[in-house]
Amino acid sequence: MASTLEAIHVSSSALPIIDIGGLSSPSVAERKAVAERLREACLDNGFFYVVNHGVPERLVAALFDETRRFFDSPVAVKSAVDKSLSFCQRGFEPMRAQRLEAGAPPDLKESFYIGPELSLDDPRVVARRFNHGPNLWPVGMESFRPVTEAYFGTMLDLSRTLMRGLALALHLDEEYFVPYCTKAHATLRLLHYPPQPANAAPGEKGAGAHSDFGGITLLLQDEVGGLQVQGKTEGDWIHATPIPGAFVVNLGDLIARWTNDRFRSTVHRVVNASGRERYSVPFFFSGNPDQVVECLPSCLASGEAPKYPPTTVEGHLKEMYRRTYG
Ligand SMILES: O=C(O)CCC(=O)C(=O)O
Ligand SMILES: [Fe+2]
Repeated sequence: MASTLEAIHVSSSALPIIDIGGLSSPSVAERKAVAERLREACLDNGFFYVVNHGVPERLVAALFDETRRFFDSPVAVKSAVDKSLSFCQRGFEPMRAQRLEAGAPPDLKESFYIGPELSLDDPRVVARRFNHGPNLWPVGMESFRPVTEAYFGTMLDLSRTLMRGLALALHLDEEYFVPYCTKAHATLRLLHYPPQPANAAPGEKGAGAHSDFGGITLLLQDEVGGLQVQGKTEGDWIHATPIPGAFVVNLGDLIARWTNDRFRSTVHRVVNASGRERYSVPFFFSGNPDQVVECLPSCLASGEAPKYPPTTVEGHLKEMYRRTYG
C-alpha cells in the first residue's frame, strides 16, 4: 500500500547555521549581534543549527557510545529500567509507546528518559510534582550515569546561555528569562530509530509530526539523518541534514505562547529512510515548572489579542504528555 510519506516534496536543508560563540563575549555589542541572527531564525521557522557552542567533542562522542550501547543491550537490561517502574517518567520506553502525531500510528522509536536526579525526600518529590524524582539507571553500564549526567549539566548551561540570547533577540532585558531558568526542569531523551520498514503502515514513521512542548530543544543527531522540518507551504518538508559538530536548536510551544507565535514552534517529524539504525539525543529545556507563561506585552500589537491563555510550564507539559501517551 502506498505510504502517505511518499507523495511529499522535501527540500534540502535551508536552515541557518549560527555561530553562538559571541553569546559568551563580555561585549554586549557582540552578544547582540548573535541575538539578531537568532531573531531572524526564530521569526522564520524557529529551527537553526548552532556551532561554536563550547560543548566538548569527547563528551558528545561518549554520549553516543552510551546511547548505542544501551539500546544494543539485552531486553532484560532494558526492561529492568522500564518507564512503567518510575512514577516520574524516567527510564526505558519501548518501541511504539508514544504517538506524537494525532491520528497516525505510534512512533517507530525506543527511548530512554533522564531528568534531574532528585531523592525521594526532596519536597518536590514528596509533593509528587510532575516529572520530579529519581532516575532509573541501567545495571552493568558503569559509565552510563556519569556521562549522561555530565552531558545533562552541559546542556543546562548551554540552554541558559541561549535563553539570554533569546531575551536579547526579543529586544528584552538580557536577564528577562532568568527566573524561568533558575529552577528549570529539563529532560534528556536518548532515542533509537530502526530503519523505516518497507511494509510500514500508512503514516507510520520514526516520530510523528509534532511541535516540541517546552522552551527550547537542543538536538544532537548522528550522521544518518531523517529529521524533517515543516516548510511554509503545505506538504513541504525541509531536511535538517546532520552537520558534524553542530546542534539543531528549535523553539518549543512555550516560547511560541510567550511571543504570540512571533517566535515559532514549528512542526517536525522523523522518517529514517536510510536503511540504517539512527540515534539522536534531544535535550528539552522546560524551565521553572511554576513559571507562568503568557504573552509578552512587547509581542502584542495594539488591538491584537493573545492567541493562548496563560499557563504554567508544568500545566502545559502535563497536558502534552497526556495527549501523546493517552
Ligand atoms: O530525533 C530527532 O531528530 C528529533 C526528535 C524529536 O523531534 C523529539 O524527540 O521531539
Ligand atoms: Fe521534537
